[in-house]
Amino acid sequence: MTRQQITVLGATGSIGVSTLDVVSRHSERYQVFALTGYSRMSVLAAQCRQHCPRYAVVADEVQADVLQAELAAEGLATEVLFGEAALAQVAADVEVDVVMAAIVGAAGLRPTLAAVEAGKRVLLANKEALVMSGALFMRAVQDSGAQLLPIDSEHNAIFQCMPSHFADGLSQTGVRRILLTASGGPFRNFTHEQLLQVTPAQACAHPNWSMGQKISVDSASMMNKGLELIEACWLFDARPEQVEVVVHPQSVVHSLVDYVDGSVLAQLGNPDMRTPIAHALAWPERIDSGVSALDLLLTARLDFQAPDPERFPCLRLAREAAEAGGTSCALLNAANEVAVQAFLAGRVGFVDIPVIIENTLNRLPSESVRDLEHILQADQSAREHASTWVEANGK
Ligand SMILES: NC(=O)C1=CN([C@@H]2O[C@H](COP(=O)(O)OP(=O)(O)OC[C@H]3O[C@@H](n4cnc5c(N)ncnc54)[C@H](OP(=O)(O)O)[C@@H]3O)[C@@H](O)[C@H]2O)C=CC1
Ligand SMILES: CC(=O)[C@@H](O)[C@H](O)COP(=O)(O)O
Ligand SMILES: [Mn+2]
Repeated sequence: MTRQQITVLGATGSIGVSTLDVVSRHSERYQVFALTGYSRMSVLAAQCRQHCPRYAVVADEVQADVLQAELAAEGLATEVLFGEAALAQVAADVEVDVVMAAIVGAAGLRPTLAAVEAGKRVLLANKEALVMSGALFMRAVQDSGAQLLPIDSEHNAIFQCMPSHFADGLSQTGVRRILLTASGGPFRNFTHEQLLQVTPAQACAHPNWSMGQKISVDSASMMNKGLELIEACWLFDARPEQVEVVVHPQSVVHSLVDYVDGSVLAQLGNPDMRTPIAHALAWPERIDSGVSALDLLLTARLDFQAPDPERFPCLRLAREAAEAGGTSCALLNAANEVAVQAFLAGRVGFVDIPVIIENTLNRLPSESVRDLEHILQADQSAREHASTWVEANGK
C-alpha cells in the first residue's frame, strides 16, 4: 500500500498531538510530510525526531534557525521553514494527500484554504476558518474537488449519522433537524453572581475534554456551541433554525440527526478526539484509534436539558450572526478571539466576553462578502473595535 502523505497544521496543539498518536498507530498507511508549530518549539522538535517530516514550519526566522541547527546536529534531514506563506506551501504541496487543519483561530484560515484550493483531503478542526469565510470556503471545496471531513466531535458525529447523499439538501433526504449536543462546560450550573468571579484556570478546566485554552474558554461561555452552530450550517447546508442545541453534560452522545419518520440517529463514544480523527483519516474505512470501548453500564445515565440563554448569551449572539449572514460571522469570531485573549490575560472578566462581542456587532455593519480580502478586513476592524473596548474598560 502506498502511504498517504499528511501535513499537520497545528501539530503541537491538542488536536495535533492526538492526530500524531493515531498516525503513529498506522505507520503502514500514513507518512508525515510536514508539521507546524508556533510557540511550543520543544514539542515540535520532539515530534520531528519521532516522525522525521520533510518540512517543519515555525513562526519566524529566529525560531527556524534554532530548530534547523538542532535537528541538523542530530542528523535529521527535516527542512525548517517559517511564516504564513510556508504554512500554505506545506498545506498545498503536490505530494500531500491529507491535511489536518488544527491551527487555532483566524490564523488557520489562509493555510486551510490553501489545502482546500489544492484539492486535498482536509480534516477540519479549525472551525474558526469556516465560521469566518463560510460561503467562500464551501465554494472553494466545490471548485477544487477537495474532500472536507469534519473533526469537531459533534460535526463528525452528525456526518456519521447523515444519509450519504445529504449534499442533495436536508429536506430532500428526509432530515428534519440536527441536534447539536453541548456539555454546558465547567460553569453549567453556575449562577450569574458566580460567573462574575470565575478565573481563566476554572474556565480552562473542561469537565469532559482536554483541549487548548481558547476552545476551553469558548466551551465555558458556550460560544463554542455558537461557532459550531454556524459550522454545522455550512458543512450540512442547514438553515440556523434546523440546528437545535441540546445540553448533554456527559459528552457521550456527540450529536444526533432527527429524520421526518421519527427516527433519531446518534453517534456515541468516549470523549476522546482520536475517534473523530481516526474516522476522518481512514473514511470510508475504519481503523483503530486507541480509544477504549464505551462502557454503557459505567456511563449509566444520559441527561439532556435546554441551554440557558440568560447566563450564556454567546449562543444567542452566534445564532443572530448566522441568521444575519455576510460578514457578521467574521465579526463575531474576531471579537470573540480578542475577548477570550483579554480574559485569559486577566484584563477582563468572564461575563465581559459577550458584552465585547455584542458591542462590536452593534457598532460594525454586516456587509455582503465580496472576497477573502473583504473577510480579512472585517476581521481586522472587529479586532480593533474589541481591543479599544478592552483598553477603555479592562484592567
Ligand atoms: N482540542 C480539541 O479537542 C478540539 C479542538 N477543535 C478546534 O481545533 C483547533 C485547535 O484546537 P486545539 O488543538 O485545542 O488548540 P491548541 O491551542 O492546543 O493548539 C493550537 C495549535 O495552533 C498553533 N498556533 C497557535 N497560534 C498560531 C498562529 N498564529 N499561527 C500558526 N499556528 C498557531 C499552536 O502552536 P503552538 O502550540 O506551538 O503555540 C498549536 O499547534 C481549534 O480551532 C479548535 O476550536 C475542535 C474540536 C475539538
Ligand atoms: C471535543 C469537541 O468537539 C469540543 O468542541 C467539545 O465539544 C467542547 O465541548 P462543549 O460541548 O462544552 O462546547
Ligand atoms: Mn466540538
